[in-house]
Amino acid sequence: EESHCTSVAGMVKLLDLEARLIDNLEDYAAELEKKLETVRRSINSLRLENDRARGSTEEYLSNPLNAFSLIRRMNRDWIIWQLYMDDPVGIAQVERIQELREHMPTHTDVEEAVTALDRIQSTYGLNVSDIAQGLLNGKQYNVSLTVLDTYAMAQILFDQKNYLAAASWIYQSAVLMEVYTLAAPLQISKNEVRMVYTETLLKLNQNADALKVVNIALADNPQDIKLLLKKSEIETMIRTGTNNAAAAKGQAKGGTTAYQMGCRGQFPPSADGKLYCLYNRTTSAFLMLAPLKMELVGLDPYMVLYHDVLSAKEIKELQGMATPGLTRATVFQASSGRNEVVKTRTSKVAWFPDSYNPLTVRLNARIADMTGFNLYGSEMLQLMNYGLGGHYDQHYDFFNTINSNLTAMSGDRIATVLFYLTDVEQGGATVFPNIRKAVFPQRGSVIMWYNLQDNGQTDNKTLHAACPVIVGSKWVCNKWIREREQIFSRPCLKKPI
Ligand SMILES: O=C(O)CCC(=O)C(=O)O
Ligand SMILES: [Fe+2]
Repeated sequence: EESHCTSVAGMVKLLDLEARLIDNLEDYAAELEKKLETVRRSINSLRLENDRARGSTEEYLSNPLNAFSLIRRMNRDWIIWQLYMDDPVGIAQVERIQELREHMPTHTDVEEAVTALDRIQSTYGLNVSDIAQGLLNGKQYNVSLTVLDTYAMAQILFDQKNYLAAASWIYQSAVLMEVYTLAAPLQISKNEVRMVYTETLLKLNQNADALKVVNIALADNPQDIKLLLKKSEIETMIRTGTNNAAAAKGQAKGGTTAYQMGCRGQFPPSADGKLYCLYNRTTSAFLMLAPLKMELVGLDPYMVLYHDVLSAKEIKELQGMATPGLTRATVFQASSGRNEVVKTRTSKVAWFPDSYNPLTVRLNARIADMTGFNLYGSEMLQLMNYGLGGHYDQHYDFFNTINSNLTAMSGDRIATVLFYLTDVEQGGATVFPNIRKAVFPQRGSVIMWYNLQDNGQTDNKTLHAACPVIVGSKWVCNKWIREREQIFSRPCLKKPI
């Protein structure tokens, strides 16, 4: 499973593929033109001959050459024309599309893309008509959606039983229907859109509104049996006060969650009052020579941000290293004891051993310098690229499992080190809802926090999430540091008995 939309870097090849498909359609047009030209040229000469003959029929036919030729061509040539007309054009191009289909996004990809766009809409509380017009979280882009886009959103959200969101998208589709002219094969009918609109409103128990939409549709198609039946069905529902039983469960929109507030940058400025910036010269001997710009983000849990840790050259190298091997990110599932692809984490990752190349060696040394931790037994460097609406829902980085082989060797994840390789134009913050902190990606910065308390117990205040990216290609690199090897660097750590 390719899972196209889960990484921006991974989607680049779709544009190349689309270019090949357009070239192929152009070849198809050329084939059609070739045939068309042949036909048109023949019509001209045939017409010329026939007109000449019909100008003086007797005289024409009295010539044996004309008579012979007429008989012959009427018997033979027209059968050949029939075969020629029957011969399909552009078979090679049709087959070419079939070949390329295996690389093209599937219905599942579209479903994922719909879910992602809906996630952006709901997390940031955006207006569907704004989105359709390219206004994303207050910033206007020179892009808009077509009615085919908004209609696909509506249909799939409907199938996913997300009727409230579907209603906004189908309304938008009805609006856009009026202004779009679509290529003939792609056309959708107003009737079709209105039917989906009606069904969506019925699911939301807005029966009177549903009736209005049916009546509008009937004004254009007074004889449509389906519409007439629907009208009487809704009228009965209204008369008897029937509601759609299956509908509207879980539709009520709650208030804004702490997570959403964090993503939207609505947390109040830190209340700690003790936070400050400094040059870190002390965590390791090396830092005496090359101190790092450090910003204390929080004390409980301990959380610091380092600035300008990665150079542009290093970032480019990391992205180049990771891009070819990016695969869909997974999450450890306690239920199965395995790492699995989940809807709650949509990004692509590539892992690199500490000794992979001089850069990974250097990066690991820098992590050790920044954190004071011994990296022996820690996890590989994980490079990550988020895609369309890419996010990682609220989670803890620690495993907190007792009988798992995941923690048997090196212990749990004592700390997380997260490098931001890119700025993100909009969205994509790392938020900690329980302590109301949000960190927005800054190219070259690193955030580090402790997942475990000093006594080794897991710390629920570390709950965090990667907010959906609105616009941008968010790259991060993280290192999950394991606890076991820290016995000498942090000797006061001990498990409670
Ligand atoms: O990308 C982020 O902002 C957070 C990523 C994260 O929490 C993780 O990978 O565990
Ligand atoms: Fe995490």
